[in-house]
Amino acid sequence: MESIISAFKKVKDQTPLVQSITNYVVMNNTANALLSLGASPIMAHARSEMEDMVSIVGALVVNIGTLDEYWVESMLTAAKKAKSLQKPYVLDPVGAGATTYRNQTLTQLINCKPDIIRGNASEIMSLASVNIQTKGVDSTNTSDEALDAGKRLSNETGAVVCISGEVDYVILGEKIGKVKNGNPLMAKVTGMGCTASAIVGAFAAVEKDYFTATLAAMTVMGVAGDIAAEKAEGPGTLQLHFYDALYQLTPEKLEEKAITEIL
Ligand SMILES: Nc1ncnc2c1ncn2[C@@H]1O[C@H](COP(=O)(O)OP(=O)(O)OP(=O)(O)O)[C@@H](O)[C@H]1O
Ligand SMILES: Cc1ncsc1CCO
Ligand SMILES: [Mg+2]
Repeated sequence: MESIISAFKKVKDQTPLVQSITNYVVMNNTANALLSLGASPIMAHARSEMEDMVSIVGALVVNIGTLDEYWVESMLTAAKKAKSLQKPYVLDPVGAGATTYRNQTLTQLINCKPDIIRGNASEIMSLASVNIQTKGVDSTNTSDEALDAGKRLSNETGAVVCISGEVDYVILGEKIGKVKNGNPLMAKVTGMGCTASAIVGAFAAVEKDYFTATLAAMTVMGVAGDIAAEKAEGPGTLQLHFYDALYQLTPEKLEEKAITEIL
């Protein structure tokens, strides 16, 4: 818990700049969530500025939600640059398993060695070559069902793997963290997972232990989701209260509400 609180304070103190190459659906949600947390967002995908942009940011988050050929080139350029500068590269494999194009693109992006991969259970199972046809961007599996796949994916790639859902798992080799915070209403707001990945990017920008950074980010997500759900009447107000909860979150409140453990 101490290291989670310490990472949270570092985000607040350092206002890390997080670059997202993300989908059209969530650009606004994601940018607002980073601002509420105390980080600074920049959405950018033009090929001509990729190398310059990655040079000035604290972390790169690549999200394939609404990918196309032009964007994929930018994603690969940015990922390679981030690795060459030893900056954290976070991958959100939105819709993995839904189409051949997504799978082929993910193979290329994984070859660039992401430091952290955060997806829902179906996406992680698909990446670990469990033979499932995913339905789209929403999970049809539980994180418990994906745990073995997550371990395999982490071993194969060397990345920290985060499986989100009713419980979130954070895996690095033999190490497994579990976050029980969060509320089912979160899955009724589009892009909460994309937001989680962006927040993981903010933590990885300030905390070089990426396992701790990811566990801290998912704890913050879950706690903010819990606080928001206490006030929300449905998905619309959940989204708004979620920003406010992130904005008002203190180290004390985080410690009081976190249900995070190392297995
Ligand atoms: N049933 C649930 N109970 C508690 N928390 C949940 C539940 N479902 C999702 N969450 C939380 O919502 C956030 C998003 O996780 P989710 O698995 O829904 O991502 P996702 O499917 O990638 O979302 P999207 O693709 O819409 O961005 C995580 O912080 C997760 O802990
Ligand atoms: C709905 C949707 N479609 C592509 S990306 C996205 C946002 C949630 O992943
Ligand atoms: Mg997702």
